[in-house]
Amino acid sequence: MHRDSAENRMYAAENGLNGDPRLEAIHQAIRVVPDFPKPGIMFQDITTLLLDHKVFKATVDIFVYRYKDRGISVVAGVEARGFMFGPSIALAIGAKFVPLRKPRKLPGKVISEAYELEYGTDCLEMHIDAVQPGERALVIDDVVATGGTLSAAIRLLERVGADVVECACVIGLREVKGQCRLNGKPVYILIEPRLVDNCC
Ligand SMILES: O=P(O)(O)OC[C@H]1O[C@H](OP(=O)(O)OP(=O)(O)O)[C@H](O)[C@@H]1O
Ligand SMILES: Nc1ncnc2[nH]cnc12
Repeated sequence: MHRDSAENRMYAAENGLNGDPRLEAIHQAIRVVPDFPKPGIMFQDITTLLLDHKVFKATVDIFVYRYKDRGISVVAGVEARGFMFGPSIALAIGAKFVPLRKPRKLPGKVISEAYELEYGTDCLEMHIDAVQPGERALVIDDVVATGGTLSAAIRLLERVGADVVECACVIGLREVKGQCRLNGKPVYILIEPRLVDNCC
C-alpha cells in the first residue's frame, strides 16, 4: 500500500467555508469516547450529531451544495457510518446509492478489497453490477484516519471503470501514522477531530 503525506485532504474551513457557523455546530455535536474500541483511540462518535436535526441537516446540506452540479451518478457509502449520510446526499443530488459492505453481507456477485485500519485489518465488498464503466462517483464516510478504508473504496470503484471524483468525510485527522495515498483523489473534510473528552 502506498503511504504518503496529507496532501489531498481538503478542509471545508480552508475551502470556501471559513467562519461558517455550521462547521462549529458540527464540531460541537461530535462526542469523543476515549479508549474505544481500544486503548489510545479517541473515538469520534457521530451518532450524537444525528440526534440534532438541525446539525444533521447542515452536514448533509454542505455536501449536497458541493456535489450537486458535478455530474455525479453514484454515491458510494462505506459501511457502517457512510450509510448514515450517503443516501440523503444521493437523493438530493439525483444519484444512486451504492453500499460498500463488510465481507459476506452482500448477496450478489461481489468484488473485494482488503485494507488496514488504525486498529486492525478489514475488507470491503461491492456488487459488481452496481456501477457501470464511466460513471462518476463520490465516496462518503464519517471519518478518515489512515485513509485505508477510502483507498479500498476507490480501488473497488476503479476496478469496475468508475471515475472517482472525490471522497467526502465529516471528520478528518490531519496526520496519522501509516497514512495512505488515495490514488491522487482528493478528500473533502468538514471538521478536524474533537480532542476533548466530552463523553458520559
Ligand atoms: O481512515 P481509516 O484508518 O481507514 O479509518 C476510517 C474508518 O474507520 C471507521 O470505521 P470502522 O472500520 O471502525 O468500521 P465500522 O464503521 O463498521 O465500525 C470509520 O467509520 C471509517 O470507515
Ligand atoms: N478515532 C476514530 N474515531 C472514529 N472512527 C475512526 N476510524 C478510525 N479512527 C477513528
